[in-house]
Amino acid sequence: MATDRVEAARQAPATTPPVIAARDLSLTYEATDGPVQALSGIDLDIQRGEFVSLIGPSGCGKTTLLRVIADLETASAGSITVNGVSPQEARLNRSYGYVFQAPALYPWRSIAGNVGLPLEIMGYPKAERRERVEKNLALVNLTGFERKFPWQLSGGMQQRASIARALSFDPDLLLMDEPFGALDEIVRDKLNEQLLRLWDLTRKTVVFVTHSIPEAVFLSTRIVVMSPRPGRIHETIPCDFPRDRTLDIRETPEFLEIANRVRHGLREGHSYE
Ligand SMILES: Nc1ncnc2c1ncn2[C@@H]1O[C@H](COP(=O)(O)OP(=O)(O)OP(=O)(O)O)[C@@H](O)[C@H]1O
Repeated sequence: MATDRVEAARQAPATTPPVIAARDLSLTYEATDGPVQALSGIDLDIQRGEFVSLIGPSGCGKTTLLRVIADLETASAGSITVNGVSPQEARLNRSYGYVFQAPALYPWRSIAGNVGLPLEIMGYPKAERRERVEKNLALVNLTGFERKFPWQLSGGMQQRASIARALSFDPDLLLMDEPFGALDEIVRDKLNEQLLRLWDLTRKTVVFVTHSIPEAVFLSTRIVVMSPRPGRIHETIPCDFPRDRTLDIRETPEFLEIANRVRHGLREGHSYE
């Protein structure tokens, strides 16, 4: 059943338009000491319901690509659509939620107050705000922590609250920039499992930046291996594990084989320098 769904997602290209479609996308930053070409010739389609990880060495443009999708940066050349429209329109349509490496919660607001903040800004009525906050806190297993303050929660719990905040207005797309990078391995494993459950339950499309090969292989339906100077896509590797995978798959030969392909891709990508 779960494998059928992965298969269906893979076949989706023929029937549904991609959530993200980038064509020959480039971005050059004008830095004080000269131009930095952060992205070059990026061609990427991401289908509805996929979990795509961007992996690559520091400076290969992972965050920049995520920020272009989110309309936080503008491409210098090429084209990109998000949900079939420009990133700017997609932002105005509230098509995505963004999760940063640091939870970035306001310390003077309760957890419920933080999760409900986007809804306040968007003018949702109070009753609906409360309902959505409850629902999303339940999704990240934080029911009962509504009245706590961020500093009363562990790092992992804070990051779960920031995921609930990103989901509060029910965007189609979740953009995550190394959300678990600062957490210890055990907490990270747990959050990886929870994120997969959440993805399976909500059917969101996820674009996830990571430096970790096991994390990318465990979470993704597809892994985009990037290489630096200029940032480009070196290789895209499919990951066909069932959606309801558990951490045990990390011991399987299939898992190790994909991890090796990613490692190899990263090594090859480095040889561009
Ligand atoms: N605002 C900026 N101005 C100038 N250069 C920038 C800016 N932001 C990023 N860069 C440069 O663009 C390139 C890509 O950076 P980016 O942060 O996207 O890479 P990354 O793969 O996400 O790196 P990391 O894994 O370290 O977060 C790097 O060379 C970086 O120094």
